[in-house]
Amino acid sequence: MRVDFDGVTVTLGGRDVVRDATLAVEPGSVVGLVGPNGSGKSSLLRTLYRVLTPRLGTVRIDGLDVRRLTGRQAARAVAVMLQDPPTDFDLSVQETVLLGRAPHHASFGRDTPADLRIVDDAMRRAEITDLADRMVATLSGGQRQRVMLARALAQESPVLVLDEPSNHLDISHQHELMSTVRSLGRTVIAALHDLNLAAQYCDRVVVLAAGRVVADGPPTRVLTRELITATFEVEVRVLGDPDQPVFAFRRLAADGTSTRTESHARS
Ligand SMILES: Nc1ncnc2c1ncn2[C@@H]1O[C@H](COP(=O)(O)OP(=O)(O)OP(=O)(O)O)[C@@H](O)[C@H]1O
Repeated sequence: MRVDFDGVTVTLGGRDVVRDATLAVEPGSVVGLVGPNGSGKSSLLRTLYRVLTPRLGTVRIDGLDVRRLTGRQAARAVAVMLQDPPTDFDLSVQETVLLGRAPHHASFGRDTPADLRIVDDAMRRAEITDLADRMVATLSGGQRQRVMLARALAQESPVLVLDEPSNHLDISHQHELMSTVRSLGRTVIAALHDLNLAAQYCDRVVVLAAGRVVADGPPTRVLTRELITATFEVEVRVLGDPDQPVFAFRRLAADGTSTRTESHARS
């Protein structure tokens, strides 16, 4: 499914936190949204899964305004994996992943053998099969995040929204997550802080700054040293092949010069 944000402005607390954002996401492509804290990534994504309504502009899925979809149509079309998975689930891992099947059921419909197969497969892909009977509330942050991935996979929606999906995951599971979502062939829009993950796994990277789209294109064209420095106020070294860049970052001092202490940012 294709997703279009067309001139989207979101106003919160009297301030435009997303400004006139236009973005077309082709079916089956993986698009990374990057930008500094508070640049509007989550707010833009929330208009797609209808937690926020734009003050101006339209969000469409396959040409249909998302505001015109029924709740069930929206849940079948879009699955969401959030950065801070809920901790108050009084459910087991398997029961939680089964919730992903709810949009496919008639009201009060029962889980079918096909649902259970899909849930098993989703848990296997998210590497949580051994946690199936654990209560979600007892899991670590990263394990919980993988449960939310499995639930989103079980939902089998053509569009997948990930909002900083990897913040609790160890490095191996970060790569596993991105490689899994890439392999699905679904339309994926992911807000990412890790520019190395964005460069490696996204077909396109969209940069937001102060609510505006300031760059949009293939990672190697968008994630230039100049853009990264201007947007994130860090000095960057680009390592590796030009086709598969790996970024290392160094903090800029207040006067714009580089500092001595280098921090790692490879993944
Ligand atoms: N309910 C709200 N009321 C007022 N302002 C809000 C509200 N929610 C978010 N904001 C503000 O909107 C701006 C954009 O926030 P948003 O969460 O979309 O940014 P983000 O790019 O996802 O940030 P981060 O990288 O920190 O997750 C921020 O300045 C934030 O403080």
